[in-house]
Amino acid sequence: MHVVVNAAMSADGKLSSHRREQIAISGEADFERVDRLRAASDAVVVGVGTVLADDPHLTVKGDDLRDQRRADGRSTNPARVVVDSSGRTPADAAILDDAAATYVCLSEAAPVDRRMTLADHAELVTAGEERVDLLRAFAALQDAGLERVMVEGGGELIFSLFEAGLVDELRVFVGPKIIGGRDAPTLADGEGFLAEFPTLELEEVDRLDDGVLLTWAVDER
Ligand SMILES: NC(=O)C1=CN([C@@H]2O[C@H](COP(=O)(O)OP(=O)(O)OC[C@H]3O[C@@H](n4cnc5c(N)ncnc54)[C@H](O)[C@@H]3O)[C@@H](O)[C@H]2O)C=CC1
Ligand SMILES: Nc1nc(O)c(N)c(N[C@@H]2O[C@H](COP(=O)(O)O)[C@@H](O)[C@H]2O)n1
Repeated sequence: MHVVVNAAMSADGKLSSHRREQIAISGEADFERVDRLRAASDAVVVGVGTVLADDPHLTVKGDDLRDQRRADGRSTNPARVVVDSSGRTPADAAILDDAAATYVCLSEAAPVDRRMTLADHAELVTAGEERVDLLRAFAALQDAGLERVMVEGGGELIFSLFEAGLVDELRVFVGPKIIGGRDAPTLADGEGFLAEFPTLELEEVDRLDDGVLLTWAVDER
C-alpha cells in the first residue's frame, strides 16, 4: 500500500477556522491537481471530524477523469473511507451515498445501533478497542484491494497516521491566507511528538495559484 497525505493549509499552517468551517485555501489549479490525485487513487480517507465538519463527497469532479477511470475498467470514483471509532457518521452523510463504495472503520466500542445503521450504506471494518487501530484498519483495507490511498485529513487523523508510521508521502498546498486561532485545526494535531519526530525529504516545490505545493517523502522510522 502507498499512502499519500494531501492537504491545503493557510500560510500560518491552519486547515480550517477555529469554528471548523471549511475554507477554500486551494485555488483552481490546486483543486484540479487534487481531483487528478483522487482519480489516480483507489481510496480517499478522512477522519469523522472532517465528515461532521464538511460533509464531503470525496468524488472525482472532472468528467474527463471519471471517463478515464471507466475506460481503464475502474469504478467511476475511488472508494471512500471514514475513520470513525464510535460510528458518529450521520446516515445522511454525502460520503454514504451510492457514488462510490464506502468503508467505515470502527472500534469495538461502536454501539450496535450505529453499526446496524452504517452497515446499510457501507462496508464496516472493526479494528481497535476504544479507538480505531490504524495499522490493523489499513491492513484490512489493503486486503480489500485498496493499494493507492490518499488521505485528505483532518489534523487529528493525519497526526495519528504519522504516529503509526503509515504515511509514505506528504503533499501540502500552502495558500495565501492567514486563518489564525489557537484552536483552529493544523496539519498535524493529536497529542504531538516529543521525540522521534517523523522526518521528511523535500522532493518538489511548485508554484501553484498564489501559493506553493510542497511534496515530501516520509523517511522510514
Ligand atoms: N484544508 C484541508 O485540506 C482540509 C481541512 N480539513 C478540516 O479539518 C477539520 C477536521 O479535522 P479534525 O477535527 O482534526 O478531525 P479528523 O477528520 O482528523 O477526524 C478525527 C476523528 O477521527 C476519529 N478517529 C478514530 N480513530 C482515530 C485515530 N486512530 N486517530 C485519529 N482520529 C481517529 C476520532 O473521532 C477523531 O476525533 C475540519 O475543520 C475540516 O474542514 C479536513 C480535511 C482537509
Ligand atoms: N485540497 C483542498 N483544498 C482546500 O482548500 C480545502 N478546503 C480542501 N478540503 C477538503 O476537501 C473536502 C471536500 O471534498 P468534496 O468537494 O466534498 O468532494 C473537504 O472535506 C476537505 O477534506 N481540500
